[in-house]
Amino acid sequence: MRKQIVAGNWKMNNDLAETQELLSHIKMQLVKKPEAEVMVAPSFTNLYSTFEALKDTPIKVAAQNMHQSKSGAFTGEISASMLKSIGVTTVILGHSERRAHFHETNDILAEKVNTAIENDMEVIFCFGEELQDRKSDKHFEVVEKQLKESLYQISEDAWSKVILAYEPVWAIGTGETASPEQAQEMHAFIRKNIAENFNEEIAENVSILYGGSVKPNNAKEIFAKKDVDGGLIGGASLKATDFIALVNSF
Ligand SMILES: O=C(CO)COP(=O)(O)O
Repeated sequence: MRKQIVAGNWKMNNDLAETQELLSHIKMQLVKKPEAEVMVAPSFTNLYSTFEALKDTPIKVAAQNMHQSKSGAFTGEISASMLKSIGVTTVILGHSERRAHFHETNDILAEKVNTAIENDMEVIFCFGEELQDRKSDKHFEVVEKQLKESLYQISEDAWSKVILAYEPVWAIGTGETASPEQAQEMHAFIRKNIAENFNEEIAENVSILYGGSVKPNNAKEIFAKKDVDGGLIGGASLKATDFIALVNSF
């Protein structure tokens, strides 16, 4: 059985004090053991304190990015071993904001994925089409290319370390969500594509999250779809009550 997951991507929000406050509210409100796996991804400066604060909870901590090289002259970058040294073993890769603002190509992302897998890290791999792709009916093609060029080089064994996050760019931070049917249609396409390129078992076991304007008022309907295994949440993960409502949306 594949896992259901709710992950909060906090992006470049919250300083140390704000992070501590959000964490204490989340911990206070998480009164029952969640059915889904819960994760939060704070900024690099707040990773260690978040990891420490959540040690006695079921909530996992993920990084929002990582460099593909082992170490060296890459000013401003963070390596896999640095993350692991503070206990963080999950990393988000390929977010559309990294692709758009920091020029992360499918090739660079393939390297990042490989580095994460070599380091035995779990990867939340993000991908999704832009508005013009959907308008010109190219969304399946674009998504398939993103998966093929950055992810399908991994071994069958490595899939146990992969979580997928389908995030249509036109739905991120815009208030416009993919309809539950649009999400289901794409998730089913992805699962079929994985079955064709790998095998049925891998396709069935990989969790595919939806991301893009998921809120407490639309989550239940989206998460109820057969091939949607939870969400990668931006805006709504910054408010403890909303985030906990999402965690309890299954
Ligand atoms: O980018 C996202 C999560 O990674 C989604 O962001 P929003 O939930 O703010 O649309």
